[in-house]
Amino acid sequence: MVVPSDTMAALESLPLDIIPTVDMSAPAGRGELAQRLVRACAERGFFKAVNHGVPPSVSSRLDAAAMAFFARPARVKQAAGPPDPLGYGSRNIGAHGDVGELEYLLLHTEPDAVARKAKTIDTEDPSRFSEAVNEYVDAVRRLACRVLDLLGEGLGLRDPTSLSRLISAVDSDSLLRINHYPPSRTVDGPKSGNGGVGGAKGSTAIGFGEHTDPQILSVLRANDVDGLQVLLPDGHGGDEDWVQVPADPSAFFINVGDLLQALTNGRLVSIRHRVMASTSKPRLSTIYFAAPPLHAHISALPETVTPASPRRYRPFTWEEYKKAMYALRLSHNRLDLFQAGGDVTVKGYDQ
Ligand SMILES: C=C1C[C@]23C[C@@]1(O)CC[C@H]2[C@@]12CC[C@H](O)[C@@](C)(C(=O)O1)[C@H]2[C@@H]3C(=O)O
Ligand SMILES: O=C(O)CCC(=O)C(=O)O
Ligand SMILES: [Fe+2]
Repeated sequence: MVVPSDTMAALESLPLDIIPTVDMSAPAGRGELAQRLVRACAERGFFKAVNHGVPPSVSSRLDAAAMAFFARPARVKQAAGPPDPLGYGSRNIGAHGDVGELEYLLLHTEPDAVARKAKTIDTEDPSRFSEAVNEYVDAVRRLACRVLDLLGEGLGLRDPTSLSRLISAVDSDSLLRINHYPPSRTVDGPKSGNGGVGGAKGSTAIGFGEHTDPQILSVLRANDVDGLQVLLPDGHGGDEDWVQVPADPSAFFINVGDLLQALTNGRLVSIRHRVMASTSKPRLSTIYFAAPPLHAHISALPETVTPASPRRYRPFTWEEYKKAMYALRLSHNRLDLFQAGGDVTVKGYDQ
């Protein structure tokens, strides 16, 4: 779909909201929607999707199943762990000492893998849990594919479906993560060791430390508890600031992952984000990490490489990228290791 150049210019001259909100029902037409998505993903790396078409009943069914699990005694939950990296985890994120004020379930989205894990998550009725997950994954995958097709169109790709085909392949390596942040303890002194800031009553601690998501696209939904923050340029040409993303349980927050930054040669940006633990109410968030198959080759799409914008990253497979990511801490800037012409070595990771 081609958008007239005067419409494009008018769109681009409008200031972009700090947190761009995109109406996925396309009230102004598909071409404009595609341009809005490209602009949000290029300038912010994320956006809030409203009128997204995912039925609220699908989300609330999964939330209920997840909350029933998190309400169970610790020893019961631990039977679904430890995270290897999939499964139930508490406080520890990854294998390199990152900790946060949360517990979580990390699942591969392939239905057989969900069914196997469900046996330890809902011992009474595993299919109750796996059906809720499968239904949710189908709905968010469709949303992610729509976003990627629109981005493909907005970027002017010769094959605009090439991005969505990466995540809809049967052997896609997509994950679903359900994070539960219990109400934080209010403390009189500084919190021990995990980034607690200040010591006054009502202080906040790191719920999930800063990072970028490694995959192609992340589709996040949370309950009505704030906590998600994104790192954005301060707008005065200087530093970057952490910006609070106000909670909206009816919306999805969609962010660009490292692979999409690499596929678009840096045109779309993988945004750093984190979660600060709330003081009073529990936060429940669910993130679908849309990934390609392990063997997928990731290299900049030809339309994004020009003399003015030469290739920024060397080609790699998702398997290779995953290996590097698991060898590193949460906050590491992994894409740096894959710069074209780069020669960086990481302890524990042989390229
Ligand atoms: C510390 C780590 C946890 C993580 C794997 C890693 O070694 C580095 C990337 C982390 C991250 C961040 C986004 C997602 O929550 C996640 C599932 C992912 O794909 O990459 C986690 C990994 C994890 O928790 O296993
Ligand atoms: O729990 C959240 O809201 C976000 C967590 C996150 O960024 C992640 O799991 O990758
Ligand atoms: Fe994340």
